[in-house]
Amino acid sequence: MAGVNLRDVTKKYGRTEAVKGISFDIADGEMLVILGPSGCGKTSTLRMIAGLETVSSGTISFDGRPVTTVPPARRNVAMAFENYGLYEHWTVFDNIAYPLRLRGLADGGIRRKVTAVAEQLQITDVLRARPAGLSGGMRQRIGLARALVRDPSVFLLDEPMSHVDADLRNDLRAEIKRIHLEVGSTMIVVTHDQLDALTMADRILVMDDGRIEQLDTPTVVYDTPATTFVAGFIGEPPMNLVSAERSDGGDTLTLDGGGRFGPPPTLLDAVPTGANVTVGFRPHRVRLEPAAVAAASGDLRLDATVYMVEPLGDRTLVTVRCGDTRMKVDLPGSPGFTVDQPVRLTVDQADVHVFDPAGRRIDPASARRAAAA
Ligand SMILES: Nc1ncnc2c1ncn2[C@@H]1O[C@H](COP(=O)(O)OP(=O)(O)OP(=O)(O)O)[C@@H](O)[C@H]1O
Repeated sequence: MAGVNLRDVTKKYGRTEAVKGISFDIADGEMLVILGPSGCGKTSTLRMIAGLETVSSGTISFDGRPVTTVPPARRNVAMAFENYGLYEHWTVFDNIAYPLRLRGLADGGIRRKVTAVAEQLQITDVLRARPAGLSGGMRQRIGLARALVRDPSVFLLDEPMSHVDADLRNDLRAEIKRIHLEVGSTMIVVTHDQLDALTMADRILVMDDGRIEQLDTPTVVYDTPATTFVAGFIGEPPMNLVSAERSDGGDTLTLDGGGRFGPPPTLLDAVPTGANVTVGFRPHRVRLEPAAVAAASGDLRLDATVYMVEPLGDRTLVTVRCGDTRMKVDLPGSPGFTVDQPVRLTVDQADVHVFDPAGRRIDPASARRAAAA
């Protein structure tokens, strides 16, 4: 096992700069999920760590040992792909044994290692079977066993769950997480699916356009997204993001469509008059009332009309329209709103995020410290 360190790593393909100088550290035994939209540079980053792609500039180290120019075979990384590339006409045992045979290990050693990994992943019963008739979850375990049998320092998985249906996806997430717990190796998983990241990661590295947007635990990334990109990418439905402006000398922010938000004074001080900022709040943090009876107080208030109501069984998703802006409200049960009904949204101060004109979250705590200094 090994920790992984990247320093100012870039990747250029001709004129395309796919990775734009990223630095991060992965602890030994950590499960890091690299998350981002198509084309953001996730796979390039993973392939550079594996040594399958050269680094245009910067350095990669394992446990402080530089590996930037070390060929893949000598990095001791294992990479498992989406379809796991199993040989259908071989037994499960032979599939798992394959990398050891390539290394020229003796039969006795191969048997010992395959048996040990099979026990660890609980697939001993199927060692004599062929992969073809086995379930998706079992095939995944076999693919992972074949990677693990080499005792890799780092274990890399590229989109391990694309092209599987939603039911199986839930199972496979739990499987991968369980396997990580059991084997304790450093794992890096690439995905474009925010739920994969939230459910599996020790920490999530969110990328966009070749850069790191945020690297932190799922809880921190969800509760305090560093940028509007992260806020809009994580959460289902994602955070509502509304343009807002601080009017001249005023102590409130005016939202597009006419709503108002009164931020704490320290945060307000960090918003220049006339600056275009973005106000964000999660759909399940909103209180919604018919406009006619609106009584609830809240630091953010917004009058809107109901655009659509979508019952989801135990909860209801209400889309509201305020000027040209649409927002989602996630309510428990069946609250009985109807299309075109006038409503009032209210949100508590603690549940409202403000992002500066560059899209970076203004942290109320550091704004407070700056004000005190
Ligand atoms: N071999 C290549 N030659 C030229 N351009 C490439 C190559 N590989 C990737 N790119 C480009 O680099 C950028 C980042 O690609 P990369 O595959 O790393 O992103 P990604 O986030 O993994 O996307 P996806 O999920 O679609 O694979 C994209 O613009 C892509 O078109």
